[in-house]
This record gives sequence, structure tokens and C-alpha cells, in this order.
Amino acid sequence: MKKVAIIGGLRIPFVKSFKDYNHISNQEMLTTCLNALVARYQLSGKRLGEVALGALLNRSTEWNFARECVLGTALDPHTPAYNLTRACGTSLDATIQLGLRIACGQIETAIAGGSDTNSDIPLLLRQQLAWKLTDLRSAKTLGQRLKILAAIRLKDLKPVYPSIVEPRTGLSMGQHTEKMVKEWGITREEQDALAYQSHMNAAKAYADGFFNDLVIEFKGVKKDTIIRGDTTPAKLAALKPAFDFSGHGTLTAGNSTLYTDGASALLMASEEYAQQQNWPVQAHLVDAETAAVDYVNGEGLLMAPTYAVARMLKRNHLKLQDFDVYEIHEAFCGQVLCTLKAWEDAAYCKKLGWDTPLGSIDRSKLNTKGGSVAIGHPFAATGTRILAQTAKILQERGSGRALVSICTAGGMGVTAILER
Ligand SMILES: CC(=O)SCCNC(=O)CCNC(=O)[C@H](O)C(C)(C)COP(=O)(O)OP(=O)(O)OC[C@H]1O[C@@H](n2cnc3c(N)ncnc32)[C@H](O)[C@@H]1OP(=O)(O)O
Repeated sequence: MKKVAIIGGLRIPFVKSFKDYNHISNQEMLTTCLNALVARYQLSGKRLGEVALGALLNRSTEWNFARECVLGTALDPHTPAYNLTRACGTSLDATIQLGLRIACGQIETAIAGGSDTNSDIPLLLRQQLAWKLTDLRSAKTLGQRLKILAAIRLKDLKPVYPSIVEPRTGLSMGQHTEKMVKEWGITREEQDALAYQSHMNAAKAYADGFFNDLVIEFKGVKKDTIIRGDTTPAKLAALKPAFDFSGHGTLTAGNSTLYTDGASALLMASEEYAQQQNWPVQAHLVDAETAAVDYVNGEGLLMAPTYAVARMLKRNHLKLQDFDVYEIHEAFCGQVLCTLKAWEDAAYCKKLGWDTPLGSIDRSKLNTKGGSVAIGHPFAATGTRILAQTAKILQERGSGRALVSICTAGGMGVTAILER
């Protein structure tokens, strides 16, 4: 197996939805990231082995989204590309799939990436109207057409908005997380403290220039807009619950990810190819694991990373404490805290196949440059956002091992180990 090198990643600023990137398409956002990678690594006219990209809120007419993005760049048009989605784990999964192909020697270099926007969403027609319009297309006579048109009702015209509600439970991600934090006894104060830390870490990373080469200007926006260096524990404590209005809700706009628009991409290569190109290697992708939970029958929706990490640690003969960097996607601060608490719980860890608890992590190593609550979470873009950040942290450290973990809708988890 060849060593899989992460060369570097970048992204456009992540912004609060319905504001700066109104009506900007996923394709434009992601193509911008690809073109920036092309310029940075002199890829103009070069054929890459493969490109894997994803967007969750994409139009059905953009069925060849990834290839269209590639054709919008200065890459050699002989570069193949394919769409891939695994909810919020999309671009981490794209990196893993491409990494496997690099490791097997099938390809030498690749780009993974993702994009999502709530400000240019694909609205759908109601199914009743869609069927009527399909029938209209195949109607043979004027009479048949008039009959179909006459059957269209005003209520048929109401559009269908995509929603992040689990179809099998009817609950949103936030409502599921409210259930999880109640099960694990995670308090509002703990969630707000993690949110505060996320904002402080991100604001400090910006002040230190950490994001200078990770975030490129787009549409006049130079930096992420969700990060609040001026937030305070008191401001966070004053926010009202956003998902549970019974008086017992603890998730708020402050300790949850806000709806976000953005895109990110990551260049990878085999170790040998990176050397030939004189590309400094930031880190190596060492292993990865995915998992799923039975949330329909009671498991916590966003707890699948607990399983994935437990399996990945066993396979690599590692302990949870054998990491210098922990990058855990903050879908909600509550979900991160449930995950950490579950790893400390002996009975739960038995279920994960461990005789002893996985134990605690050193919290000072967690999301040290800010997590998704502060930076934002454009669903499919988060994976390569986290990987680019993690690889750079490892490069700056000079050595070390990082754990990357993302929970996803549908009760899945995507996790990976990076080393330098
Ligand atoms: C696997 C996964 O990743 S699952 C996750 C998938 N993602 C989701 O489910 C998205 C969840 N997010 C949401 O549903 C929405 O963004 C919500 C409900 C959290 C918040 O929506 P909104 O109410 O529109 O948020 P908004 O940005 O307006 O914030 C509400 C208030 O909180 C304030 N606020 C938000 N964050 C902070 C902060 N860190 N500090 C201080 N105040 C804050 C805002 O200023 C605003 O105050 P205002 O009403 O006085 O202007």
C-alpha cells in the first residue's frame, strides 16, 4: 500500500445562510475552491487521477455536479470526476475513497471536496403536480391536455422545501440532539462552555493568521462571518432554546451550528508523486472507519462516531488518549459532549466491543482552531474544512497524530486518523 499524503486544502469563507452568498450556486462556490487549488499547486492543464465532490442540497439537473465543476477549472479536461454524498460526512468520505485508490496505486493525485448552500436551494414541485405535468407532456390531444390542466389545484403549486428532518422519525437534528443530551445528562452550561471555547479558539486562530492560507476571498467576503470573538458566557446563557420549547430545552442558536453556505476542497497525492512535484506533505491519511446507529429503535442519532472510533482504535492498536489533536465536528455542542461522555462510560463501551471505557480526552487538544459551531457547517463542505485545518495543525506541530470525527444525518459516523 502506498502512503497517502495530504498536500493541502482551502475553502471560501463560511457565511451565515441567506446573506452574503444569496443565489450563489454550489457549482460556483466549489469551482472557485478547485481553481484556487489549481493556481496554488500549478495544476493548470494537468490531469488528476480522480476528483470526488459532493453537495447535499443540489439540483437534480446537476446530476453530473463534480464533472461540471472540473470542467469549470483550468485542469486538463481529461480529469474524471464523480459525485459522492454521505450527508455531513460527504467530503471526509470523498477523501477516504480517494485515499484508498491512491493507496492501491490506481491513481497518483486527487481532489476531494464539498459544498452546500441554503441560499440557492433546489425547490421541488409537489408530487401531485409533478405527476400531472408528466402526464401533460405525454398527452396526445388538446382535450387530454385541458383535462389535466383543469385538475391542477392551487394547493398543488405550494413548493416543497428541503428539510433536515429524519424521514423515519419526523424529528430534526436539533430535536434528536435534545433527546441525546437528556439521556446523557449534558447540561446547558456545559454546552454553552464548549460553544464559547469554539468561538474563542476560532477568533484566536484568525488573529494568529492560522486561516490566512486556508480561506480565500469570495464575493468580497474575506473571512468567516459566524465566528463571534465578542460572544460571552452571559450572552450565550441568555439565548432561548431553539428546538425544545417545553421549558427543558438546552440547545440554542449559540450552541448549535447555524445554517451556513460555503465550500472547501483538498489536494491529495501518493507520497512519491508529492515528492516528484516538490509538494510539501502536511500529513498522511492513515486509516478511516464508518459506522451507523439504530436510531429508529432508540440509539442517539448522532452517536455513530462512538462506534467508528472504537473500531478504528482497536484495528490500529491505539488508545483514545494516543492523539495530539482531536477534531470532532460540532453539529451541536451537546452531541460532542454526549460522544465524549459515552467513551467514558463502561457499560456503553462494552457495547462498542471494549472491556474497559475508552476514557477521557485532554480537552485542551479538542478543536483548537475552532469547531463547526463557530466556523459554520455547510454540510458537505465540513469534511474537507476539518481535514485541511487538521493537516495544517499537524504540519505546524511538526509531528503528531490526529483523530477526525464527523457525525451525520441518518445516524452515521465517518472518522479518520491523520499522522505526521
Ligand atoms: C450531522 C449534523 O451536522 S446535524 C446539524 C445539521 N444542521 C442543523 O441542524 C442546523 C441547525 N440550525 C438551525 O436550525 C438554526 O440555525 C438555529 C435554530 C440553530 C438558529 O437559527 P436562527 O434563530 O435563525 O439563528 P440566529 O443566527 O438568528 O440566532 C438567533 C439569535 O442568537 C444570537 N446568537 C447566535 N449565536 C450567538 C453567540 N455565539 N453569541 C451570542 N449570540 C448569539 C443571534 O445574534 C440571534 O440574536 P437576535 O435574535 O437578537 O438577532
